[in-house]
Amino acid sequence: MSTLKIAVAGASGRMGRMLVEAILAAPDAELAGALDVAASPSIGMDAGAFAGQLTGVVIQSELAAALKDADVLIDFTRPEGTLQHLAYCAAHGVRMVIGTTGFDEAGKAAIRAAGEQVGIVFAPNMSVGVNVTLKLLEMAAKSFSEGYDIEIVEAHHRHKVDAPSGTALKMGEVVATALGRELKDCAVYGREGVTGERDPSTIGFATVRGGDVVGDHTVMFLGTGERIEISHKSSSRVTYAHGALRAARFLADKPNGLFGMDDVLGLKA
Ligand SMILES: NC(=O)C1=CN([C@@H]2O[C@H](COP(=O)(O)OP(=O)(O)OC[C@H]3O[C@@H](n4cnc5c(N)ncnc54)[C@H](OP(=O)(O)O)[C@@H]3O)[C@@H](O)[C@H]2O)C=CC1
Ligand SMILES: O=C(O)C1=N[C@H](C(=O)O)C[C@H](O)C1
Repeated sequence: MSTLKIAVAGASGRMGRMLVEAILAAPDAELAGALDVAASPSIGMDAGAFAGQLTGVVIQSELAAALKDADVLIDFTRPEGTLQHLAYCAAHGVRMVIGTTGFDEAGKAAIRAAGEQVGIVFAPNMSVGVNVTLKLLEMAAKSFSEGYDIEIVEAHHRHKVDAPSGTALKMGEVVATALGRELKDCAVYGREGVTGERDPSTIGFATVRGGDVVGDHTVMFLGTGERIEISHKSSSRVTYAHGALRAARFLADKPNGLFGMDDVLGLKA
């Protein structure tokens, strides 16, 4: 078994710290580099310090230096940061696991294009539970295609900067596709004032932000006389970190191509 050399972007962030800890605990992985923004107070620190371990890997802002020994970069940062890292990784053959959410269409197109040069796993949620939930939603949407209104409610911690969450949007896409619709044509992002009666062809989204909620998602199918709710609730970020590590292992024999967690977890129909 060869050791997978993994660098982490946003190494001092909520997910970055969790990822460093997961890599240090994995017998088949080695922490090969740690990146953060130049202004971060973490620059110059040992990447394992947050986990109470000294690794000899210092958090730095210089991409080339941080990635010189890495096979793969795991990136949970912000779209603008991920896109900078992507350009470097595609040019230098460093595979990427991208967990960042909040990309616009141009950002997503850049990731698709980079997948022609280097192996990439890109998914808004890397937990096994959420990815199995997506399959349940596909089945449910087909069964509730007539007579049920569909609403998606998500809740996250007060620090989250994008809304709706990437996971909620993915859930909406899965449901819309199963119903033969395009999410962009049927999504309603919040309601206010005299909105009129509900259009049955729409998929509604509601966002809650507060406290330390790790990540809750519920899709409701609201019929006459009954309501079906499919929920996933995260109680720890460790599931995302373990999913990202699985994705990094999956990329070991993928020199190029763009993949999702359904590929990594073998959930494709
Ligand atoms: N796919 C999945 O399973 C999951 C995805 N996420 C997503 O991951 C992302 C990060 O979440 P989280 O860890 O909670 O966020 P944090 O804000 O805790 O961490 C983000 C890290 O990225 C750094 N950063 C900020 N801007 C840039 C930039 N322009 N370039 C490079 N690095 C930057 C931050 O540095 P500084 O603090 O100095 O600004 C910080 O270290 C979000 O998009 C979130 O939605 C989160 C959990 C699971
Ligand atoms: O920012 C977060 O915390 C999370 N972001 C992801 C998203 O936007 O879906 C995944 C998870 O819900 C946690």
